Amino acid sequence: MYPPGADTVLVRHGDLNTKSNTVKRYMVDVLCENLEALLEDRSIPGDVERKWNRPLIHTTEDAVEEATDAATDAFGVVSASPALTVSTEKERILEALTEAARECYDGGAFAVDARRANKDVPYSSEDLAREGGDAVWAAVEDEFEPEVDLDDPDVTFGVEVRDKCTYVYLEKRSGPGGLPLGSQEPAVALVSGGIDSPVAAYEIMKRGSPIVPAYVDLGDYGGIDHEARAMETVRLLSEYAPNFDMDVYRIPGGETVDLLVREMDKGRMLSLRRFFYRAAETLAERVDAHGIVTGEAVGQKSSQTLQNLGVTSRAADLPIHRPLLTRDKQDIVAQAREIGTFTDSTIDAGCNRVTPDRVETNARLEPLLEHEPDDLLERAEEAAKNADLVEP
Ligand SMILES: Nc1ncnc2c1ncn2[C@@H]1O[C@H](COP(=O)(O)OP(=O)(O)OP(=O)(O)O)[C@@H](O)[C@H]1O
Repeated sequence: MYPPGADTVLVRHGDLNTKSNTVKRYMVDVLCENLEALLEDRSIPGDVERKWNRPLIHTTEDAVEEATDAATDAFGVVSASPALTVSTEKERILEALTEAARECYDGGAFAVDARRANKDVPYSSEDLAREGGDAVWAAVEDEFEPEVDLDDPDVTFGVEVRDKCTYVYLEKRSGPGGLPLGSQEPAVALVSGGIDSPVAAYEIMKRGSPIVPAYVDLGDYGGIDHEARAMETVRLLSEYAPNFDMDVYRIPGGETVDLLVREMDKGRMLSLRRFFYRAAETLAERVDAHGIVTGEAVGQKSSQTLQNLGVTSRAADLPIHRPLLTRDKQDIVAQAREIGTFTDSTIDAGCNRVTPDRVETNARLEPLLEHEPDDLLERAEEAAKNADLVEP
């Protein structure tokens, strides 16, 4: 919902405000580059004005809806509002509120939220809120009985008076928050095409880290459908990051999985995890990434008991980040739906097929090392060196 004639998007960020001015300036620049890339990728007309405190997108009335959606897909954005731009003259602001009320307010309670960054104008925020409220009231009172509710309104008329102009808006659409993508160092994200790992990758991207996606080809235990699903989820994630390279490193793991299935029983899944982590670490060294990201959560699978995570994590020196560590499955599924990576296809492939009948939930390192192939970690390093790049 936006006032007639709205052709600007106000973009608000959050965590950037906790930074020093120098860091904040840098991060706002990164954010603006990402906004430009999102607009270009989606063929949305618009220019990003690099206001250092609050960026703006100047677009057209026809494209303001899409431009707002694009802004709320940018990491670092807390909210965005499609807005009408008018002068700082009070009469003009009241006219805009009148028009907006006639067009968009058709019942329920309303409030006017007026702010004034420009202290030179001859009215206060309180004046504006009061007179703006009167204007809204007068605009609709012939149609229905308006109601004011400053605490929990159905419609909020936002007014922001800046140095040279005023923005009038009706909606604050939520963005992901976090930090602009590219403002932190990259991490290798182990992506399997299941529900969890794409959400974990999204979460680390949300904190500003670009991902280097890695998929371990499980040979006969994976298959074309499994790989295709992993690639598709990375492609979906790349829509949030059109100016970042999201080609997937496909790490050959088929022979090692065959070997583990032949030679190991109980601890097989744990050694497979160790293979994943060491391969991801080797890849990280190759591409200058500084962490490994997985979709694991405490207790979600037998390989993910706290004890097992503790044992398997020792296959890598690099930190293994698990953004979903404490999250419930329902909550992860809801987020996957929201960000568009959810898939309800239930192909019987991937790690599930490698799982033995009897699983290990309380692993200890020494016995595991005794049972697993001596060259497991060398195999992982070799596999990472032989990984090929696939466009998702
Ligand atoms: N074939 C694979 N390639 C890359 N990473 C993988 C692969 N299989 C599993 N992983 C990583 O290990 C984590 C735990 O594996 P798990 O068996 O729970 O995966 P899944 O259930 O197939 O997929 P997801 O965790 O994405 O729902 C995944 O979240 C992912 O980070």
